[in-house]
Amino acid sequence: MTAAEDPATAEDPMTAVVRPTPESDAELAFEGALRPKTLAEFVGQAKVRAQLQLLLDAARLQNRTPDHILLAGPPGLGKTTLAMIVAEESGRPLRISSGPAIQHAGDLAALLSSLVPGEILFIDEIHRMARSAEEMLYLAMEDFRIDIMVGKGAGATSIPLDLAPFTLIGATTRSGLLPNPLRDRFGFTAHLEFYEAEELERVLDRAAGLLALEIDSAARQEIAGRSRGTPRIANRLLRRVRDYALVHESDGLEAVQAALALYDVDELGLDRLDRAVLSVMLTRFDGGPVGLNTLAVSVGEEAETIESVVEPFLVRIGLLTRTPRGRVATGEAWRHLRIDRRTDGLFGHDL
Ligand SMILES: Nc1ncnc2c1ncn2[C@@H]1O[C@H](COP(=O)(O)OP(=O)(O)OP(=O)(O)O)[C@@H](O)[C@H]1O
Repeated sequence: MTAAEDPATAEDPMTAVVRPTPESDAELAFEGALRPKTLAEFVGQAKVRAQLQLLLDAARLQNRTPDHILLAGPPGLGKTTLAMIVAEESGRPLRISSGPAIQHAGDLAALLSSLVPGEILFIDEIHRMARSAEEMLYLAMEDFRIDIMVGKGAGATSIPLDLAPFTLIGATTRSGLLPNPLRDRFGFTAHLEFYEAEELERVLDRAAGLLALEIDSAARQEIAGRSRGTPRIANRLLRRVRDYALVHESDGLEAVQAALALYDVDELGLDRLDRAVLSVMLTRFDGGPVGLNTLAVSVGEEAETIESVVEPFLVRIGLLTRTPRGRVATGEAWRHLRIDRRTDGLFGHDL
């Protein structure tokens, strides 16, 4: 692939590397090419794989549609990939939609009524669906039926409509935002965890093989250690390293370190947004507690991005804690950013 075909290389380094959401056709094509097609190929998440396997085997033995599945976890951990694998392994067609695309109950009614028997419906970001659609979904999930309202006011009537049996797979980065009645209607909730470095090395090994790239184990370890526990980020960093190696005719660990330094990915895998969040907490709020919205405004980012993308990783690596009064940076955060804590007692609380 040349740079001209690859818009991601021309983007701002921060958005190109940091953002977990694909921004371009090239990114989507790249992700698509690397997606595992079967549960056996899917690296890590052993518990979730075993749980899904059982669910699929039971449905197959009883010749019925698999139960509805909720996939919960931060972006880039493999929710869409798992939905595609479920469809593939159960030999069923897959329909893909997303919460933001379902802004009215009518949008959902149109989608549900056009499903063929046994189809799998994947709704990404299901927590962002309209409330009226959510309510329609309760009945659809439970009884494969919806009530369509016709007319308004006193003359309004509801017409019941039977649906073909289907399996709903919902994906969410914020399962806490789903109303209980919706959450309860999923037969199984899979909580995807951040990946261990060794698992990310396997993801990279597989990706390098598919892309016909040579990568030695030191380079693989270095990329894995800076990938925020996230396969999508590991694959993207691999691509940036490949670019660097190509242009500078260097390889191995040296190319990895130079490329990742260029794209502002530090040795813990923190990017500019992570560091901006921590830096604001330390320098303006003496480490916290700071409320989510204050933090979001201070770094010019949406609160949802801070909460679903930045925070889970910072909490996981012990740089941030959540308290009832707000977010608090840990002593490790001060050390990592090499910022000295002010001692004039102006803020005055210890971690
Ligand atoms: N377990 C895995 N093994 C190998 N590759 C993986 C794995 N999980 C994810 N990937 C790769 O990471 C990329 C992102 O995965 P995916 O799109 O499924 O994440 P997601 O959780 O759906 O993200 P989002 O919430 O942003 O939609 C894909 O290209 C896929 O190839």
